Amino acid sequence: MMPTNNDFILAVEGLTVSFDGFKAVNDMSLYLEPQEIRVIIGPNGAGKTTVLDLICGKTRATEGSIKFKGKELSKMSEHKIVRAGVGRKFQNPSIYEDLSVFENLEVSFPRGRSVMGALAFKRDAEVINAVEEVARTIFLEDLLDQPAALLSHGQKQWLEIGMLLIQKPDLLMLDEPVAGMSVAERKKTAELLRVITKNHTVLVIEHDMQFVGDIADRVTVMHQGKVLSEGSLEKVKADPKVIEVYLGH
Ligand SMILES: Nc1ncnc2c1ncn2[C@@H]1O[C@H](COP(=O)(O)OP(=O)(O)OP(=O)(O)O)[C@@H](O)[C@H]1O
Repeated sequence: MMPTNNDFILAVEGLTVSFDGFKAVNDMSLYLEPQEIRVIIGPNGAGKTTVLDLICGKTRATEGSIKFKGKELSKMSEHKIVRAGVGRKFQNPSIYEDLSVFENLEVSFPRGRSVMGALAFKRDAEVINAVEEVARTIFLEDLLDQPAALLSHGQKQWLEIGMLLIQKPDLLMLDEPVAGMSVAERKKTAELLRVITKNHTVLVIEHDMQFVGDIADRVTVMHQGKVLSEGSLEKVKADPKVIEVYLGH
């Protein structure tokens, strides 16, 4: 049976954004299945970051649709998109340096709207459990009291992923998550993403092909705002169109 849009957690169709007539993203389509790790690759300026900006509502599409769990995101505000279950991590960590690892995770926990005082104790236990669970996932369970400023670059990146995870998004978008990381940290990040994907769909922009090979279920190659090729890393690497774009003439 042909898949319908309902089989996809995210269905992007005909997505276009024009900046003063320049189409940074041009009639792009992208379909993600629940629990897959998709990696977008492509040369500088291909439009990769702009696609993530469009999905999270930071940039408004000129044309096209972005359906997430059946809801149209392209007209929604950024905070509503977050509430709908889309988490986005930017390239530079935006953690609170002066707060501890625990506190950084705690402030990211989505608070209930109007919870009665009587429930406060229960909520605290819920927060503590959630913080500890996420801290284990991001390899920081022994550093909960450490100020974030003292973490390594890689640990800060993990903490920021944790700050997204504690909000339980269905879709997690990461822009070059291993940039500046050591080889050991890259390996652990690949491990982390494979654990995360048991409950989340993950969309990653990445240049490091070793890392792409470690994590990707499928790869989407972008060039000049469009999808140039799509499939397994082996398949797209062997695609003459991709070779041409990467190696020039
Ligand atoms: N707000 C904007 N106004 C005008 N042009 C923009 C804007 N945002 C992006 N662009 C242009 O759109 C093109 C695509 O940019 P984008 O950052 O999405 O590429 P990318 O594939 O993420 O590149 P890189 O790998 O270098 O991060 C670039 O030519 C960029 O200069």
